[in-house]
Amino acid sequence: MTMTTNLTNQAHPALVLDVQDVHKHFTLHLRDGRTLPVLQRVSLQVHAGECVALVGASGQGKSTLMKCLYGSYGVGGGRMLVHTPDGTLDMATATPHQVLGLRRRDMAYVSQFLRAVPRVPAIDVVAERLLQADPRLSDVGATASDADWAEAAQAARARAAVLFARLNLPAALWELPPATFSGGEQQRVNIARGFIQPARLLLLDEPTASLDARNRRVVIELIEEAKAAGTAVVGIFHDEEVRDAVASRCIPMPTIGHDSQCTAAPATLQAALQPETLTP
Ligand SMILES: Nc1ncnc2c1ncn2[C@@H]1O[C@H](COP(=O)(O)OP(=O)(O)OP(=O)(O)O)[C@@H](O)[C@H]1O
Repeated sequence: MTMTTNLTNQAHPALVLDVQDVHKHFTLHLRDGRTLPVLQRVSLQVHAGECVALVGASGQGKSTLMKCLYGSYGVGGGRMLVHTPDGTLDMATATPHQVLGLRRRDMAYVSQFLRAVPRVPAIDVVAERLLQADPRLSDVGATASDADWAEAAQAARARAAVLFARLNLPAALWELPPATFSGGEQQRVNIARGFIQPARLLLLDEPTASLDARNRRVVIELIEEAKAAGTAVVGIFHDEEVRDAVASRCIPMPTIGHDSQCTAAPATLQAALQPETLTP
């Protein structure tokens, strides 16, 4: 299917993510195969330009849902449709090849922890994301020359440097591998990698957990810029100040085993809650 909806149409923003009745349980193989239900009847929609915050108590499956949306975890049932100009992909049934293709250009994920390849400088960890997304370099049949690669790499490193400067990452660290960086420094590398390539769908799992107030404000700005550019954002923000600043809507995670109950959201969020978007 080909999408014809204009992302920049503010009156009718395009549907980007359509999660329908997703279920998931973990099988605990070291515990006699016991099953642990984690997600039950999760449904939500996210449109271009909005940020939907997942809320719920610790252990309710928010991070698990993020990993399912990103294609790292499989699901037991339901659909997770991601609409792009090239068509629609159901992450519940997508092949690894399709998942990698979507991640390359249309979907970004900022996880709580940086998993960088050892010995790669921080600036290249971030710049690489742009190179992967460049069709001249990465598409099947691409015929980029060494000079094209060098030019693209230089431009990507320059863009990474701009983001690092915005995120107040000391320049002395840019050429060092991030394995020994502090938690907050690693998180800023992760954020720069997540934001450097404009994405249609951006998944943020606690992006400000290790940051000071100044850098939290930068992340709020980056999220607002992404929304303005038409990115659909799904986020987990335990920091209520950040959540209140960026969330267009909050969606409570369904409570396992309670068919029609939603977990109560913090008082500051009650007004923003729209339970009708959830199928408990
Ligand atoms: N790989 C796994 N194998 C088995 N159980 C898991 C796995 N990952 C998560 N769980 C369990 O699934 C449940 C949901 O975990 P998850 O991390 O998604 O919760 P959360 O809502 O994001 O919590 P928090 O707000 O504390 O980060 C927890 O009970 C957790 O122990």
